Amino acid sequence: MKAVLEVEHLVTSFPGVGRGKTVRAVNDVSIVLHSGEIVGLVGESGCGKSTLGRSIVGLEKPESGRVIFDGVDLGSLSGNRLRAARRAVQYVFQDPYASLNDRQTVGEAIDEALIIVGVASKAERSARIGQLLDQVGLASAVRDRFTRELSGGQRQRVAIARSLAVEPRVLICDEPVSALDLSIRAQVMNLFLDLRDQLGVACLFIAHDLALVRQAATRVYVMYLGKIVEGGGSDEVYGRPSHPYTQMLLASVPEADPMIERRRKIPLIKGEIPSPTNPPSGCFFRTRCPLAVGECARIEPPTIFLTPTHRIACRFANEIAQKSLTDA
Ligand SMILES: Nc1ncnc2c1ncn2[C@@H]1O[C@H](COP(=O)(O)OP(=O)(O)OP(=O)(O)O)[C@@H](O)[C@H]1O
Repeated sequence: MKAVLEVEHLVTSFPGVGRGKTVRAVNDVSIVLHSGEIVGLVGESGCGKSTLGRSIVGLEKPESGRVIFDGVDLGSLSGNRLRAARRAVQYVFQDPYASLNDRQTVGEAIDEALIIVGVASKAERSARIGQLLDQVGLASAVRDRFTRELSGGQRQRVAIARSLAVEPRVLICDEPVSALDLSIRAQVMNLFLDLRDQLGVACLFIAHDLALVRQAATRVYVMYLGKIVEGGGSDEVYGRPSHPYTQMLLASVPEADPMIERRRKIPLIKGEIPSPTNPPSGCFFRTRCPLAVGECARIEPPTIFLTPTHRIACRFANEIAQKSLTDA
């Protein structure tokens, strides 16, 4: 499969509290997205998921590393070629209320995006608006409604239609359904699956909701304190989680049944995420890890491949994987 987007050793920092302090929100991250696949990016709040997404589309300026689109390093492009490559990677925001202008109608909001990509003819734009509304599952009658009159789910669909207007190859979706009512989350999720199937758009799906990611993504990356700690096929990561953090993250998913929830034996993730201004030495997860030994404080964890596609940054990955097989 061909990579449409490759991120190599990306580092993005912010000024931290205190003189000369920096927050390495994204700390040497490498990930890959293939055409037409949905890839999940999960981790607790503050682990750097949004910063990674924003760095990919140029909303944050990475300090080092590379973002490669269709085999071309964006750092080597400028002018029109950079703009075209940037357009091909669109960001879908969590909050459909913030991403649309209240004073615009749905038609105007989409029209604006079509003008930006240079669709000159009004008739052509009008036809395309109809097509885009159809693609995101909205009736053409909403075209003349103000975006403020729509429900959250409808607004998110309009925001997606606007992104699609520029014919992107990749969507970076930052918690795109978390602000929506539970009842409509599944519908909007299905829309992403449809878009992948119909348009072959690749999607980096940033989410807290592990169950949702499992359902939609074929592969998943788990992020902790600015680093990818585990990555692999969804079946691999969910079926045989082999980083202690992934295991804790999965164990902390609340059960739908409150009786089971009350009888829960596995504790929720203990402790707080350490400050990214002062990350622990060695393995960043060691301060919360039940398996940590002295070496974990001294040496960065090795990357262990359990399969060619399943990688884990933990010296105990083989043992953990073995144990989860015997326990199963
Ligand atoms: N503009 C900024 N200035 C300073 N620090 C920032 C800025 N944006 C993010 N950070 C810090 O970078 C780290 C990562 O934040 P980020 O929002 O990327 O995490 P996240 O995993 O997306 O969290 P959430 O799920 O809550 O959105 C946090 O410590 C955050 O405080």
